[in-house]
Amino acid sequence: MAPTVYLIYASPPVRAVLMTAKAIGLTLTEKQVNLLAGDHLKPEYLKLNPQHTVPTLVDDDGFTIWDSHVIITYLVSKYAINDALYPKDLKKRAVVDQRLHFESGFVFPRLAAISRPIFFEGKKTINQKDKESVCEAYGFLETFLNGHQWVAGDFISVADYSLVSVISSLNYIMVPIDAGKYPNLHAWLKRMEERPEYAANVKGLEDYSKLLKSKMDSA
Ligand SMILES: N[C@@H](CCC(=O)N[C@@H](CS)C(=O)NCC(=O)O)C(=O)O
Repeated sequence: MAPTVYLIYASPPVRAVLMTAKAIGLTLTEKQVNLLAGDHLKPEYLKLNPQHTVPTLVDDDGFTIWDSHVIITYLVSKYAINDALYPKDLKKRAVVDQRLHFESGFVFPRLAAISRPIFFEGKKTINQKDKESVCEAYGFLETFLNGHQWVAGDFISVADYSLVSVISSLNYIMVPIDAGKYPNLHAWLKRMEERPEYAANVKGLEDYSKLLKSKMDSA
């Protein structure tokens, strides 16, 4: 039996899970959760995940876990044929973990600070301060990628899937990456877009952008 993921394609963390699953050749059973209709606040979903976020994973033995970063490292550790995407080597793993925490604690909150007021509070524009906070994240990534193809070094890892889900969303509709200022980041995004597993990001990125655009002043 395949593990089940509760999702909405538009969610960047969901897309990180879908790219990881595609990269390791794992088929997931998908269950849609309509956040705009409040499905995630219904008692049956709260029983699975009291924090009411997507993605949530229910493995084939009933084990239930949420937070995309935990889900992608769990899936690779359990289902991948090797540890390439999440190395067992302690130092390599520490760098991957640092990048995952960077996504979770630094980049994603910047996206949420822009998108939540637009989705839920009637805000219609992105202010300069928010744009600058995104550029700060771009700047750090530019440095991480200096001399490296991938965000955690010379091997692609789950951290690339985590970060590309959020960076592609920021770039697409909120703060386009300036290739002159952030050449490493720009080239990395292009490299990611060329990978077969990136296909799992595409529909959700479109959905996310359409949704956000529909709530903003014509941009
Ligand atoms: N750190 C979490 C973030 C998950 C998250 O905030 N997901 C959003 C959708 S992008 C959500 O479920 N929001 C609904 C809510 O928080 O009630 C992860 O990586 O899974």
